[in-house]
Amino acid sequence: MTMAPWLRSLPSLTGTAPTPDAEPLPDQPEELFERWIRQAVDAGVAEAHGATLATVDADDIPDARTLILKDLGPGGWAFAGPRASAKAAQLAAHPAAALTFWWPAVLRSVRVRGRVVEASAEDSAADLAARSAAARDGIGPGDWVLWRLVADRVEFWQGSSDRKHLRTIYRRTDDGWQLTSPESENR
Ligand SMILES: Cc1cc2nc3c(=O)[nH]c(=O)nc-3n(C[C@H](O)[C@H](O)[C@H](O)COP(=O)(O)O)c2cc1C
Repeated sequence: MTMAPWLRSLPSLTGTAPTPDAEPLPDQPEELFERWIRQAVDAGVAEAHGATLATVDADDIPDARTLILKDLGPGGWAFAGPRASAKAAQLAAHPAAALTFWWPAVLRSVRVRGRVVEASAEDSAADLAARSAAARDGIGPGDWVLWRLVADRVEFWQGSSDRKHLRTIYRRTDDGWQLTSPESENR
């Protein structure tokens, strides 16, 4: 018994790529990310702030889970969770992570990777305070952590129905961001 034929029969890349931007690519990946996530929401993507966070455990084995992007600013891509969680232990031992987004309606995915820093106690408490009463239930201020992923590489992937997908990569350098112009790939 194999699932392969059934899996192969499922449609993929069923969305529609937005009309290419007239605006040039921004110098900062954060700016392009904001443009893209807003376009994803406008195109009807549900929960576009949902992402997969990958970390590494004590045995050097990758671990990944779904969570919500809480903020994006000069400090990085922010996410939060309980201090008692596996991700908290993994990040304390190995403060680096990857965060991926997939927005099917616009055939777009974004990959972010870099080191992770814990936000201040005030910022973590503010994030907890902003949650609903039900979500705060039983969690004290010190039990909740906000982290920021400080990206050193951000990849923007634009899928295409003709499979001529485009990848645009921002790499952090000593003097800012180096931008690799969109490269076609056939996958
Ligand atoms: C849509 C969605 C959003 C989630 N958001 C969060 C979140 O913001 N923070 C969090 O700690 N867990 C969140 N979770 C639960 C995580 O996926 C995961 O089960 C939990 O964080 C425990 O992971 P860990 O044991 O690897 O730390 C979310 C799950 C889903 C499906």
